[in-house]
Amino acid sequence: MPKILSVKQLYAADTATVKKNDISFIDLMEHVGTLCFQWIHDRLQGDPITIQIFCGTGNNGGDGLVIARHLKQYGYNVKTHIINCGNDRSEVFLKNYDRLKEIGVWAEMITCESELPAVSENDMVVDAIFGLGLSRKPENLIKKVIEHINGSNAFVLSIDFPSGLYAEKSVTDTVSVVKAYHTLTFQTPKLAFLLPENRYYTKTWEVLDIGLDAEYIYNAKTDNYLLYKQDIKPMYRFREKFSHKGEFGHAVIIGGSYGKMGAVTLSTKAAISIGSGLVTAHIPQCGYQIIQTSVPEIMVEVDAENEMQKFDININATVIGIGVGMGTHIETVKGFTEFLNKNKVPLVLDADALNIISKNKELLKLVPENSVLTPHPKEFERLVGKWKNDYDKLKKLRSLSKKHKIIIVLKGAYSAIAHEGALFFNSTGNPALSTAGSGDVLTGIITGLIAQNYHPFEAAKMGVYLHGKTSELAMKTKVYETFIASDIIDYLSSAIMDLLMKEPKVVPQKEAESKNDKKAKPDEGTEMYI
Ligand SMILES: NC(=O)C1=CN([C@@H]2O[C@H](COP(=O)(O)OP(=O)(O)OC[C@H]3O[C@@H](n4cnc5c(N)ncnc54)[C@H](OP(=O)(O)O)[C@@H]3O)[C@@H](O)[C@H]2O)[C@@H](O)CC1
Ligand SMILES: [K+]
Repeated sequence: MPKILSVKQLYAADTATVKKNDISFIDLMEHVGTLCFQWIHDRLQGDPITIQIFCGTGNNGGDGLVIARHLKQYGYNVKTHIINCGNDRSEVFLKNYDRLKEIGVWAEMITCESELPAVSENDMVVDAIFGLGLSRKPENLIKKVIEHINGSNAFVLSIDFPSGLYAEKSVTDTVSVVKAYHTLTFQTPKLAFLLPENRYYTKTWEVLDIGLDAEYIYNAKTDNYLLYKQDIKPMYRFREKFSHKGEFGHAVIIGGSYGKMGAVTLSTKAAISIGSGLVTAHIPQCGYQIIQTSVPEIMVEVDAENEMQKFDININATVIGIGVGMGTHIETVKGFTEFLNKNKVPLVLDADALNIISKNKELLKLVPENSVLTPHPKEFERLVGKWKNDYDKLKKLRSLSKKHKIIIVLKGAYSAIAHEGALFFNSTGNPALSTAGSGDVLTGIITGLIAQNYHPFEAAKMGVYLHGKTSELAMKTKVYETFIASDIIDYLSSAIMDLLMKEPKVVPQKEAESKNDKKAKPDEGTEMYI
């Protein structure tokens, strides 16, 4: 599972690599810079645009100088600038400065504002000012350089980090951070990239495997992970030939109120669509016909006329998803409180169930261990109060989940799943999911997975992953705006198929060409799945 390592661990990985792998730091930097050069070269293919490389005087700047040298040697139109960041220059920065000189290139020093080079919007900027070593907010000349880059409208590629962005704490001066278009970050994902407060500093990013010591990374302890397909796929359980619906549990969804029956409809439909053996909706009477007609595959139990009051469930439920569209009517609050006092079944709590708990936090003590809470940020704020910044928010998330031994899915662009003090960030999804009912569907998916005996932690991770994946797969025929919550359910099959599909074999370009440009295809038939 991709670990998100701390700055300290990354420097230690660096040292371990040099120590154990018989490679000098200058060679490691050469390797890293070459990978970045290759990334650029693969995309530009010799394009004669101007590439302006801005270097600091630490090792991030050293990476920039390696990139500059390789680009120059491949005939690119490169302008290299060094920003005077003080008297310290790292040893490998200086070595690479000399290597650049050896091929006849003198990097321009920027020592004052009047020396800022003109940058056109047609240029490409490589930002190699600061990386892991940023120790304070950029000021004076460096801030001016960053503002100059940001004002240029050029395509900005940041090396390791957008300069000015801290790896593990909040930015204090939002204008002294490079606004990258893309960032090539080294070895592991960085926590900073997953936080909404840093949304403007890099539109996209990717991890370059720079070959840091695998043993160190394997043994490194962390509480932050980014979930990819390879982490979810092994959880999937194939159905046996003789299996029957009784083996796949009974999910109950409690919720709905007059005018909000759509939420339960979506939740129950998602629960049955993800494979729950049986699904029952426990709803107010006003929604009876609506839900029976909309989701004929499920059963229905009714409560009071227009909102939930009695919570009198007559089913042997495997799991109960509760709260969607439920409202916070005084009788609902009363009934819900009594329900929590009696209930022993694992829960998935969403929407109004969370809103009611927010007003009486003592209720959290009644939530069974390993239940799943699925708040969006506003609901989470109601539960834990305001946070100072996104790092503080994550701290609150870990601590609430740990304190009550529950799993919390904090929804967002990188939904964070908190379990036993650790955070697991989801990597799938896009803004199409910002649509009404999207959360109701997620509640149904997680509930339906728990019904099938997936551990609630597994169900949360797999549910969030698949939910996100549907939005990616749908973009072949839809756009963000036209994607609606029902589409998530419609695309669940595709998301599961995608999960099980073997990755196409990557054929090196030369080999592919020699085979008459045949593209690598996924294996066919039963071999398609593993
Ligand atoms: N990890 C790896 O495995 C590998 C890492 N590699 C690369 O190394 C990068 C890390 O390099 P790094 O440690 O030299 O730090 P870097 O970001 O260049 O800056 C440090 C310099 O900037 C200065 N400085 C800081 N803030 C400042 C400010 N606001 N205003 C002014 N000055 C400021 C700071 O000064 P000081 O704080 O000491 O006063 C120091 O002089 C990493 O991101 C990656 O690109 C790869 O090449 C190889 C594998
Ligand atoms: K940088």
